[in-house]
Amino acid sequence: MADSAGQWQEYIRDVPDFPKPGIVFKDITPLLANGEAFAATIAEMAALVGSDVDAIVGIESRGFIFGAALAQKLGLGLITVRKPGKLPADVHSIEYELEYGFDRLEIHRDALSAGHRVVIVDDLLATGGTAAATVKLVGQLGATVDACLFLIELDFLEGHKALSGTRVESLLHY
Ligand SMILES: O=P(O)(O)OC[C@H]1O[C@H](OP(=O)(O)OP(=O)(O)O)[C@H](O)[C@@H]1O
Ligand SMILES: Nc1ncnc2[nH]cnc12
Repeated sequence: MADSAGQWQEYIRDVPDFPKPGIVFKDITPLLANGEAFAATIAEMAALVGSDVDAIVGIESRGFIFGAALAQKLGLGLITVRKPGKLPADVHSIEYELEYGFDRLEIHRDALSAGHRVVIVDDLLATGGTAAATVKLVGQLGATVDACLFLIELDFLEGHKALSGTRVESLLHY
């Protein structure tokens, strides 16, 4: 979507060798800092969410930014999937592999239940480990994943393969 400040895609900046040599980091902070560009991304994401969706699931931490804005735009609630030790009540927990390491994610056991239909939101799909772990966590609660929605997908890492069987939508492919 165009806006007076330019295309929102222009506000994503490449930072080479962050956080490790060989990684080209897609920095979304210039986009977030531009109100029109940020709003344009949320409008595009909102158009991809069906009317039968009950909640947005946001993945810590950059997924919270897009997930929260999207949930507000759609009048839906936000369920948070967090790094370990952050959620205070009973959790389901799962380990997963990153493009550059390992990590663990958690969800409150009472956050969702059978019959709920959700869209999982994150800023970026790389290897797919984070999103696939989140799909599993949501499934452990009995809820259904309508789609995984990303601002950016790094096609060369083939993260969609980790999400086979789930609808994957990304606004921007590199
Ligand atoms: O597809 P994958 O290979 O799993 O990688 C994608 C994930 O990596 C980044 O998060 P990161 O773990 O760096 O956390 P942050 O959002 O807190 O910076 C990004 O925001 C995704 O969540
Ligand atoms: N290349 C990358 N840029 C930004 N966030 C990431 N998360 C995983 N890989 C990433």
